[in-house]
Amino acid sequence: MTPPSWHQRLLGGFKRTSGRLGDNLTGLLGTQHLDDATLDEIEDALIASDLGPATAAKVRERLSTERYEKMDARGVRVVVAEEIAKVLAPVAKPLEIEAFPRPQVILVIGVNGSGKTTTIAKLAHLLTEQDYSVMLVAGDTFRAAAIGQLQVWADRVGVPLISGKEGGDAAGLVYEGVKRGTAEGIDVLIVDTAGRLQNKRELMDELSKIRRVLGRLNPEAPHDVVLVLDATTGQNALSQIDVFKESAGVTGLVMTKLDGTARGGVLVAAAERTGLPIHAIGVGETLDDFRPFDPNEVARIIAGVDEV
Ligand SMILES: Nc1nc2c(ncn2[C@@H]2O[C@H](COP(=O)(O)OP(=O)(O)OP(=O)(O)O)[C@@H](O)[C@H]2O)c(=O)[nH]1
Repeated sequence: MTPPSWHQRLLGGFKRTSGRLGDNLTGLLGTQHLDDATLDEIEDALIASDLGPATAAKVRERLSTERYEKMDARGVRVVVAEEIAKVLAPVAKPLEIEAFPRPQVILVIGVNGSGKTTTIAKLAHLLTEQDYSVMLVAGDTFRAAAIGQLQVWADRVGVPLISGKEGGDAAGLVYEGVKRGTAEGIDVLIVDTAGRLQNKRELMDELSKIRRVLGRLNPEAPHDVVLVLDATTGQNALSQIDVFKESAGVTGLVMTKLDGTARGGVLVAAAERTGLPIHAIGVGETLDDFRPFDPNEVARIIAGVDEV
């Protein structure tokens, strides 16, 4: 059996959002005039699908100002897709590897369970496929299992991992990683960080210690601070952005688990709310289930344009 294509994976990942949106819209459209009450309901349906209030309001405004007397389901979905694409297009930006001197240092942050470890492996795989040399640093030293898990992925991808003991000093490992990465001419150093710190203060202290150590070796580092978000957590993912943006200087996002039970609309809400680059999305547990995304393709899928 051939594995599902990227497009099919995306269709699955956004099913919950596009399905709910479809159900909500179907009852409203058809012969009905797009009067104010119907427009209100369409706006509510969009918000209920996690799309974010600003996008919902823009769709409403367009439907009303363009004075559609009556509109079929497809016409409304096309407008929804166009507005979603406008929000996604400016943030759909793959990570660029451009740092000189090498290595480019990418800190990966996020709460435990968000898919951080898997994302690091997927990113390493994507970059090695583009012929970059990659080294990983097991900076989440809080759990032995986390270190072991990253080792399994590093072996699978075929990249070296710098790791230490459980409870060890993450900043020290990062220092060792940059030293070794520089000596070995590595292009990209991807650093895992702890997600299970007690509070914001502790998180900030840990990350600023890593930053200080990095800064001593290369004032430009870290070049990227990538926050990993779990799409199944819906609005909770949005509040994590606020916390990490303030405490960790996030430069970009990756959204994982946009398959199965994902609330895919949250991708649009995250883009709308932060304007931060979204470097890639994850749609499954294997190395290939991870890529930058095409805003138009994702917008049409969410709006269900090709399904009616
Ligand atoms: N369906 C699906 N599952 C994913 C995806 N990314 C990660 N997972 C799964 O989510 C779970 C948590 O992923 P990890 O990568 O271990 O997450 P973590 O943030 O490193 O969490 P800890 O290991 O607890 O620190 C694992 O079972 C992964 O297989 C994805 O894109 N889709």
